[in-house]
Amino acid sequence: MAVSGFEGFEKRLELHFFGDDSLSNINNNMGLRLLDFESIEQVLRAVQCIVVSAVGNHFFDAYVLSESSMFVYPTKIIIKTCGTTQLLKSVRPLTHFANKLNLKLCGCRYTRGSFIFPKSQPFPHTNFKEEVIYIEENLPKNLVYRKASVMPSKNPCYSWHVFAAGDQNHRKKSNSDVTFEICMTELDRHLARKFYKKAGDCKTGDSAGKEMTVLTGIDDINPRAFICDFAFDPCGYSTNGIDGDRYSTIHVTPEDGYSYASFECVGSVYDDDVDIVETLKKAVQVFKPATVSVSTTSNSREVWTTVARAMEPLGLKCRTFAMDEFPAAGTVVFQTFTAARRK
Ligand SMILES: C[S@+](CC[C@H](N)C(=O)[O-])C[C@H]1O[C@@H](n2cnc3c(N)ncnc32)[C@H](O)[C@@H]1O
Repeated sequence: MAVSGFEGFEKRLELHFFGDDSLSNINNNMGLRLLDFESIEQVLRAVQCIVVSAVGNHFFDAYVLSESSMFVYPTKIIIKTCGTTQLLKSVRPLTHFANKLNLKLCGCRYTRGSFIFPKSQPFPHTNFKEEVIYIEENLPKNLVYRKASVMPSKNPCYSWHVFAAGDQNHRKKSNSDVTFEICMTELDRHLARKFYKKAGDCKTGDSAGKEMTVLTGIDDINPRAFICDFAFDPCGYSTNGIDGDRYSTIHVTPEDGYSYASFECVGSVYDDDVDIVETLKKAVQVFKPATVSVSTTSNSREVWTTVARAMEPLGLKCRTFAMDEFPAAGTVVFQTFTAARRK
């Protein structure tokens, strides 16, 4: 393992807002999507990253960032950043800009895995306790239902950190959404090489990204999705998929010694199980990692079986299973897997 390298493990923040319905109708149901680009840039400056590309459809806007991704829906924003970004510094400016649009924060969820290089993380990400103190200090008082938890794994390098907060109305997660967050390490070396630009390649980040999307089979994970991809120099890759009101996203740090890839997508507990099993399988097969962790957030306690059905045929053996309930987020299930050949 390298002494220090790029931190692939992302921090992920999801904020929910509510507004006066008559006002949001006046705003054509655009809500947070009306945030001007200058305000977005100001938020991202606090986090220490920038937008590298953006697309939108009828339902939401998807941004590829210099360090991962951001998705903006009318009343929900998801920001996922890696490296040494200071993601939690976005909470206060985002709440401020949303208030100007008459939107009030009503729910917050922060999740992350265990950093590969924890000592390189700046404040407030130096440790989970510090993160929780910081986020609590920056949340409005109406978010009274709060819970923080570290979900353990057999291997202490792979715990899952969760903080969720909600107000009285956001207390119980009553919708059918499922969020899958997959973190993969020790990628197959041959496959990881595909996320390096060719020597002397003068392609732009966009065109090199497109080439990688096809070469690696990422375009086949969800053939219905519109893809917005970007290749970094000399290596690294990020992509957002847009399929109706659903996003998916992939990020790759291919460097040997600390290789890492993540796949995240949303679904519904009413989706056909076969489809989601296929999607998860295809995403993991792009990288053939030695270790995989999967976290699902939903209102279902059964979704772990879907994950197991996807991982086990790939020769990945379940090593850890943890489940916890969060008043403002629902049920979080955390599973870790390792390639059966490695213990
Ligand atoms: C932003 S991407 C994907 C991040 C994602 N969280 C991950 O690790 O899977 C990170 C990869 O791009 C590379 N990279 C090259 N230039 C970069 C830049 N300007 N900013 C961030 N990453 C860059 C890093 O070395 C790393 O391999």
